[in-house]
Amino acid sequence: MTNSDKDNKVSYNGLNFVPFITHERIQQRISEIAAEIADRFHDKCPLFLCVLTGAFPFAADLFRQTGIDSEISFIRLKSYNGTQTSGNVKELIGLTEDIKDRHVIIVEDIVDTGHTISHLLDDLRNRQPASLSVATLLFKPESEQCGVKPDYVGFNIPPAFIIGFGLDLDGKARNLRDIYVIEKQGQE
Ligand SMILES: O=P(O)(O)OC[C@H]1O[C@H](OP(=O)(O)OP(=O)(O)O)[C@H](O)[C@@H]1O
Ligand SMILES: Nc1nc2[nH]cnc2c(=O)[nH]1
Repeated sequence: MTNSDKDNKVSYNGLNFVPFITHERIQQRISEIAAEIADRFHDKCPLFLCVLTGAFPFAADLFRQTGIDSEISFIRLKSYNGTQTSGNVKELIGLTEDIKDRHVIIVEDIVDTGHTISHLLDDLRNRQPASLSVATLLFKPESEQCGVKPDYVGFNIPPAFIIGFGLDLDGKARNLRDIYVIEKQGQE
């Protein structure tokens, strides 16, 4: 059950979350990243590769706002149960496009431990793209364990569990307009 109280907290599965990044700040930052990508790729017809499920709202806004000749495709990877990574990246829907000699921009909602993106980068590098970039809305530099440095980062954030704007807790909360962070002990 979801409920909002007067402080705009939300609760899912017995966990409380507090407001963290507003929809307006998210949109502002996406438009800045879109401008950088448009500048670099305007004559390269890049292929945006959205990593489902969490990245779909970010990918939609970024793809639309970049506004250059480009294409989008989707893959589905999963490794999290609740607030914890299983450490095992499962491919639920694979890549169908030939990306040889294409400029590929992977679009992620979050790079946390880095396991998902590093698994994907290893796979895609073998397919010989012309270039491979990573755009992530959120990055947790203190949690990253695989040496991944995303090319485009919306927000660097501390190592705390986040929901909203695509990010879920066991499938819920993806439709929140804003981003929320888990409430710290003693913060309630
Ligand atoms: O850097 P990592 O620690 O690997 O975490 C990042 C991954 O975790 C989330 O996916 P999740 O497995 O929750 O699937 P979802 O996108 O379907 O929610 C997110 O969308 C990233 O793909
Ligand atoms: N919802 C959610 N999914 C994640 N996957 C990796 N880190 C996170 C996080 O902080 N929140």
